[in-house]
Amino acid sequence: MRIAVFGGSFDPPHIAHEKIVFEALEKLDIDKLFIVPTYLNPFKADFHLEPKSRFMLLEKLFKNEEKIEICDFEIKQNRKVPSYETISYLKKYHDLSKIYLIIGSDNFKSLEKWYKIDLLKKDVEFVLAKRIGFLNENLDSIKTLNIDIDISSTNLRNNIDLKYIPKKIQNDVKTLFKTNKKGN
Ligand SMILES: Nc1ncnc2c1ncn2[C@@H]1O[C@H](COP(=O)(O)OP(=O)(O)OP(=O)(O)O)[C@@H](O)[C@H]1O
Ligand SMILES: O=C(O)c1ccc[n+]([C@@H]2O[C@H](COP(=O)([O-])O)[C@@H](O)[C@H]2O)c1
Repeated sequence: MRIAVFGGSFDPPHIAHEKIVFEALEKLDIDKLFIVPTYLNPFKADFHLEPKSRFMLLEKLFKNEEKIEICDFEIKQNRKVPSYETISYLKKYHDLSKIYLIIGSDNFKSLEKWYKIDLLKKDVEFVLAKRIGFLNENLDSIKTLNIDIDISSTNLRNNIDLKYIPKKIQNDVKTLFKTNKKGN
């Protein structure tokens, strides 16, 4: 099976995430796309929406997409999980002939600091989602997805603007932001 893996905090999911997913389905020759919400990114200190809420939002958003599976491996660990571990888990349970790992341009520059990056590079081919405001050099040999939507979850946590939230989950995000008690 040929797969792509798209990991992220999705705190909350927004329209650029949705575009990355549909571009990947269109451009990559894959049988399945695993979307993997983090419990907590290894380089981040905290989350805003609970992992279970972010998982539920992704399930709702991509419910009718046959090739998409929302993977709960990381959120079930209740700790920071490096991508190398997630890829090892997927390899253990599936017969995989190709693994693309999708990351945005902002993460690309910190890649050398990722856990067991040399081993991870042997397992996966990175696909870069080009992000406005982040320039990357020497991309000749790397597959890219053009996203061109200038939005981040940080912006939305600071100032929720529902036009950047996919329609299917707007009401849920609105409610979660109102009832979320952490307030960060
Ligand atoms: N607007 C965007 N264009 C291209 N890639 C993006 C965009 N937003 C997010 N990504 C990529 O999608 C993946 C998941 O993103 P993430 O959930 O961290 O969203 P974010 O908007 O970057 O959140 P935050 O502001 O909290 O860091 C990351 O690899 C990120 O680089
Ligand atoms: O493996 C690592 O060391 C590592 C370090 C930083 C980030 N990541 C992964 O990068 C993905 C994008 O994270 P984020 O928070 O920018 O959405 C997510 O799957 C993280 O687990 C992975």
